[in-house]
Amino acid sequence: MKSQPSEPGPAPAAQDTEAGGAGTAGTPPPLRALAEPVRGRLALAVGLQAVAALAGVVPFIAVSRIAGRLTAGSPADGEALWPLVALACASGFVALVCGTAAGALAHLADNDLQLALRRRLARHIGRLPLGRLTDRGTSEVKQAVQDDVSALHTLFAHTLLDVVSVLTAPVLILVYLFTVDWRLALFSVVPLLLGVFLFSRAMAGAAAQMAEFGAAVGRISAAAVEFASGIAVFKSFGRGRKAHERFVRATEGFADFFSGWVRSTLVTSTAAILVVAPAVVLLLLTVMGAVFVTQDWMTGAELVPFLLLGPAVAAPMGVVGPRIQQIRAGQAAAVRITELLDAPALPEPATPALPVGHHISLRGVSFSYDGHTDVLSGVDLDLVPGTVTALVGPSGSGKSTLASLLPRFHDVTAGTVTLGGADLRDIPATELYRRVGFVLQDVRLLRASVADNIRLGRPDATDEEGERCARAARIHDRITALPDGYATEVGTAVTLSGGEAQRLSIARALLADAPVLVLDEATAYADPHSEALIQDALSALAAGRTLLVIAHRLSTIRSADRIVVLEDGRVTEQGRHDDLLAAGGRYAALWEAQRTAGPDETDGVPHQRSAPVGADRAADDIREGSAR
Ligand SMILES: Nc1ncnc2c1ncn2[C@@H]1O[C@H](COP(=O)(O)OP(=O)(O)OP(=O)(O)O)[C@@H](O)[C@H]1O
Repeated sequence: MKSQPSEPGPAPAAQDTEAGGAGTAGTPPPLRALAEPVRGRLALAVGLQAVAALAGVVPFIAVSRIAGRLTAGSPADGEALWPLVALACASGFVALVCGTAAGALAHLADNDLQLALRRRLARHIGRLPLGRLTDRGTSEVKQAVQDDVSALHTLFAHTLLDVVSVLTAPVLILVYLFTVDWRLALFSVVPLLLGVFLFSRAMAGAAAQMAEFGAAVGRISAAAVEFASGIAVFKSFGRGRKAHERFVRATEGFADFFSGWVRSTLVTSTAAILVVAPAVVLLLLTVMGAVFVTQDWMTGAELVPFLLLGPAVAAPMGVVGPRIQQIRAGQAAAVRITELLDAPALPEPATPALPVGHHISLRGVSFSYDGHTDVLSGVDLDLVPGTVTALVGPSGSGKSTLASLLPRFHDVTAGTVTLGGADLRDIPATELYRRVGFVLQDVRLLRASVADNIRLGRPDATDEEGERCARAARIHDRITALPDGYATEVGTAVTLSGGEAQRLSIARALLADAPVLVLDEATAYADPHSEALIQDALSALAAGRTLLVIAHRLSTIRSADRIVVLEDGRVTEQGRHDDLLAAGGRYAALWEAQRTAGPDETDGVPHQRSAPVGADRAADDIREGSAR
């Protein structure tokens, strides 16, 4: 994650214990599997980068040989030096060309990979059950489509080539140094070996530390989200300081853990960084070289390549930590992307069936979120075309869950839901969504013009049709008051209130004209004027449709054709308002409780409009197209 602080020195270079490191037997690791389409080009880029890294060493070898000849005491011989100069220039040119080509190739391959991955993700997410997306929110999708694909970019377009350079160049340098003087070459290897030893000491236990690091960062993220989303509530109760307490605790916890980690690895990691530092290696080789030269074990000319090239043998160890961290981040990203791509899509029917009519029937329906506890049990219910059915019941009784089965946010665990005689699972998704619409409390508007937002359900609708629905949804006057009327961009040029957004979504549903509608009745908009407008709009929506309403205020569904009482996921009562009151059962108790809770719950004018039941003036508007 971009916002993560970086880890101390070499500690992240832990053994990879995540699933990204290795696939299960027979399946390639997620990273390799995702990169498969561009593997050829990446391999070519790696090859070119290796050539570039090797060719990049040659000018230094040539320069050291030139310097060697110049310091050997013999007069400069242009004839002997020019081939070395030419070799240095040519190999420098090859290094430049190959390095540039490798970078370009890796970026092009990565670009194609990003495009293909984002397309695959978008296609797959579009086929996921809506319930999965609403359960996990949008953060999972954003993380995969944006952050994780970007982490793969860093890995394939940058880290991969860096690692090739870091591993290749020192090998050629060492081979050359051994040909010059194997004894001093051995001293060049000492800092490298010492660095590897100290780095691995510093990394001991890093896997567990990394797990804690991830968990600590996760706690900060969760606390930050809670802080941002809950601050208004805390402030409104005069407890603004309380809002950030958990966030502060999480950051303090992270700081404690992080400083503890840094302290425990400080000595070893600092020693590791020191022994591979070019200045330290140069000092060592200068001292040892001086001994070798003064003892006549080698000439001064032979010392030159060691001073020029020796520090480059161990130096790459210093950048190993961040590179390993990038590889780990890429592996973790690949695991998350693969998990999302592997999430089961909404199964498309093998033998599609088309509904005949719009009668909805639930038979023996049970549903469980976790596979253990039934949230709905043995529900039998009929929604007769053209009628309004209201779901009521205590909080947590399963109303939203039951309603969510109709637009297939989830599939039933047992039993069947049929529309027009066809099992919902056999109806192709596009056909289902043409017939079943939903208006939820949590309205989502697109960052697009008001007109396009309304036209979402029927993009080919004319401006007049959109406007007629906006009038019926009691939002037309507000739209015309916007800076650009129907062309005003929602979310940038203007932000609509909750009630206005709800009416806009009702206009959208009116235009989409699905014969079956699931409606989560709004409770949030207490302003009587806005409430009255919403109820008018809902009445228009109810006219002539099969409606399933999740009712929060019983006063609004008194004239529903059928009221269904849910308790603990079971239907315990159903019937009309008067009959249920007369029966004196659970509904009567709920009614009494709401009636005594406050006059506005049952007696207030807005709530007495009996919306969304029946066709009223607003419904007439839409039917006749008589714009007011
Ligand atoms: N996505 C989910 N994952 C797991 N459990 C869930 C999920 N959504 C709801 N539940 C559980 O299912 C049960 C029924 O919840 P549901 O939201 O359907 O009730 P409800 O009657 O609509 O409640 P309310 O009136 O408060 O909205 C509750 O116990 C709830 O905790």
